Amino acid sequence: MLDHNTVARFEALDTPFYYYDLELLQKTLASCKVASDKYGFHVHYAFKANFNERVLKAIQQIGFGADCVSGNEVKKAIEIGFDPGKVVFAGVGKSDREIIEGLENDIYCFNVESVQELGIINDLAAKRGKTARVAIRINPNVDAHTHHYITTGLEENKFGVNQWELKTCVEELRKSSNLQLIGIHFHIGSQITNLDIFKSLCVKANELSQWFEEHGFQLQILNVGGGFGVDYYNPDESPVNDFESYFEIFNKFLERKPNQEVHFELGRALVAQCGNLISRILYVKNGLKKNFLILDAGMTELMRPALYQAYHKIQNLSADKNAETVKYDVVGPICESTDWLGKEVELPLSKRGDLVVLRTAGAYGQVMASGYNLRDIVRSEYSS
Ligand SMILES: Cc1ncc(COP(=O)(O)O)c(C=O)c1O
Ligand SMILES: N[C@@H](CCCC[NH3+])C(=O)O
Repeated sequence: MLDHNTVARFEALDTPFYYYDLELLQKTLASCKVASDKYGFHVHYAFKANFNERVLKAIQQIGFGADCVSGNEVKKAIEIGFDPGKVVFAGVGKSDREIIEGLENDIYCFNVESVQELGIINDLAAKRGKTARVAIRINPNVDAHTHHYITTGLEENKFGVNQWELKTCVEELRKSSNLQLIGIHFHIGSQITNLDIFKSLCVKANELSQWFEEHGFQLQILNVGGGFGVDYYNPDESPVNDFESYFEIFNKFLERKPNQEVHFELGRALVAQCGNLISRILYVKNGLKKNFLILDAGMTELMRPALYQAYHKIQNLSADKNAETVKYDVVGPICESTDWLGKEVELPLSKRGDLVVLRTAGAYGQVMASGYNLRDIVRSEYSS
């Protein structure tokens, strides 16, 4: 919570930094756990959203699995204490070294994204006398209606196996004695706020799971990925997602055979709201056309606005709330014109030294930070 005491604590700290509200994280995780348990659903946390160790530890302790997209994420999951039997590994470009990492750790499943990858995993498993469990990631050609940079389930996207290649996939699986097909996997995109889109995914998943049954494969799992979006505009009104409604959609529309498990890979919905980027105003520049607040944080700390024109709510934590308001372009110190964090943001009259917060920054924030311009990599602070 960004209450008076917390802000007073920030005053004494060097900026910028990410501030994690661990109580809110706990509340979010508990709410997701209760809602998923209600239907016997399994949640794997998408590591790519945030791999801060305290965040990961909380997620591991609640009992979720890990959805990884690199060998290092697999390694990290095991180090943090995630059960290898709950680790899945996706990604269009798994290197041999990364596949071996997964095999040696006996992870639960490789989410395979091409026919060629099936052959490579089979060979690497055979050399080690192992059988790899695999799920085929299928490109369902379902439009997620989100920003086109974070859409993944359309035919023009690089992700997954296209439906017209499934026959070849099945032939490859039949001749691969070191692979065991355990399921099918989908992920149509991120920041999806219209739940009807997940209904369309269910319809497609039902059709494709039926197709595999007809071709003689009994699927143990249906993995429907992640993508559940958060409210960037009203973080205080919606600090915790409505997980109940989300899971209910799948319970209602996804056809499950007896004993078939349903897996989810949530990232953003679990960690976005608990993270905030705290920064200070370095300079106030008043121009003829624009007023700029130049912060000590920029695209190197939070890349989402520069990369996807993403919105993050910006608040001045130091200014008098009743002061007259001014419209500012909030920018960073980096030598790039795309280095902005908010445009035409209405804020109370602001001055050098004021603390500023960028809300809903817990997902795809700190993990995408860089050292461009030889900047320090942004650090973390915690509520407790
Ligand atoms: C395969 C896969 N699973 C899960 C996720 C997590 O997505 P989100 O953070 O939107 O829940 C992603 C990221 O978009 C992904 O690519
Ligand atoms: N990084 C993106 C989400 C990509 C999800 C990974 N497929 C974002 O900030 O919204």
